[in-house]
Amino acid sequence: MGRFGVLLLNLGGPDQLEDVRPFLFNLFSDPEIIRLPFPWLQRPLAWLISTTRAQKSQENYRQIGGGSPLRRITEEQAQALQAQLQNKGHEANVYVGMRYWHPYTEEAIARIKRDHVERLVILPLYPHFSISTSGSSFRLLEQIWHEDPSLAQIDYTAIPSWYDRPGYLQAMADLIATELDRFPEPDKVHVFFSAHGVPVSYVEEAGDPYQREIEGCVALIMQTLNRPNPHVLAYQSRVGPVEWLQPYTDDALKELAEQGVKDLAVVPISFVSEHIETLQEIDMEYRELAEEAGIENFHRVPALNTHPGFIDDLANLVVEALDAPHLKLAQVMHPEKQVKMYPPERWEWGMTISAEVWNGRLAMLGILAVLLELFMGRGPLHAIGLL
Ligand SMILES: C=CC1=C(C)c2cc3[nH]c(cc4nc(cc5[nH]c(cc1n2)c(C)c5CCC(=O)O)C(CCC(=O)O)=C4C)c(C)c3C=C
Ligand SMILES: [Fe+2]
Ligand SMILES: [Fe+2]
Repeated sequence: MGRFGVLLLNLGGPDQLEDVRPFLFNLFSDPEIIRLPFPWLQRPLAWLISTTRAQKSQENYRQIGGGSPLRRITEEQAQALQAQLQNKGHEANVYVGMRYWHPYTEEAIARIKRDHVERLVILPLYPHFSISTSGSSFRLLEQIWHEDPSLAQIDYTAIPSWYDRPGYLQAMADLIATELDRFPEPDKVHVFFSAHGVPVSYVEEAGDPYQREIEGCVALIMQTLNRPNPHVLAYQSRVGPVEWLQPYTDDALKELAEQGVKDLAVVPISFVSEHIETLQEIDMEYRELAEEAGIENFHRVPALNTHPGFIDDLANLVVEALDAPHLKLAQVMHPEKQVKMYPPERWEWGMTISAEVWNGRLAMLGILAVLLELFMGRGPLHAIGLL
């Protein structure tokens, strides 16, 4: 059997404060993160947003120690997975490929080539598929494969999502149960699932299965937990002026407090590592907001990181994927027939729906430009020399 590798895909995060602006630039340069009508607008707008957002974002990273723990944790997960595969009799190299920061996906592919990997399992560390996360990484890989014909020799399979794995669900339920048992009356605690949001248009226009997978996942975790606790699901980390999936976490927290709820166990659901949105947004911002609104006991359930049951399940998933029919990148990017990735396949002229959509988006960009100028005294109109 040929050399065996596993490629873990993840988002990446700034290692230090100086990395924040270039990291944000990479993120906003991705058309799966901000969808723009014209490709030439992408980089100027990415420059603009990363520059205006850097200071606030840096302040958040400063509060969690001056950088993201994502690289360290993902590398620990990779090592643990490699060891667990070895326990099961599989000699594999596990590689980490980040989308927006080091070690970049391109660096991981260079290492995979150098090591002459012949069989590869591509495993996103996002349990649920979204166009903006796994979809974006798959699209990048497809481009890398397209540009390097030698990669065609690698016999690979890609895993689109895995939120319904029994070992993952059990590990999540165990972490929640442990946290519930720290309350004086465990059965009365509200289990509050907070998922990372995406814009509504991703789900409704582009057919992103993300919301459906998150809702399915929450139901499965509650079944596995098998306790009488009430639960809610809300969406956090909204960015920009468009509508995101609702209810928003901050509104849902206030509403529960108004209903007189005092005990809350908050479960970060879309991501398997601690990162800025657990350590800063939930642990600091939402905690303060909840306590001010009247929640007395705000506990946060830890992220899985290298939880042994979780890592064991990932190892099983990888081994099973080797024997299952292989999924190609083009297939996993379109897990549902209706999923449309950006850019649209074909432009139609005239008063078409696409024209209306793009006109609307251009108008929103214009409004955004003016708002930036009004609120910040600088912005795109300054940048292009109009002001
Ligand atoms: C499943 C998880 C995630 C989804 C879905 C997602 C969508 C999404 N994110 C942004 C904008 C930003 N994301 C940022 C950082 C970030 N996002 C995720 C996860 C998901 N994003 C992670 C794991 C991280 C890295 C965190 C770290 O520890 O460094 C950031 C930068 C941080 C900040 O300034 O707030 C932005 C911006 C959009 C627009 C989006 C969907 C379209
Ligand atoms: Fe994000
Ligand atoms: Fe985010």
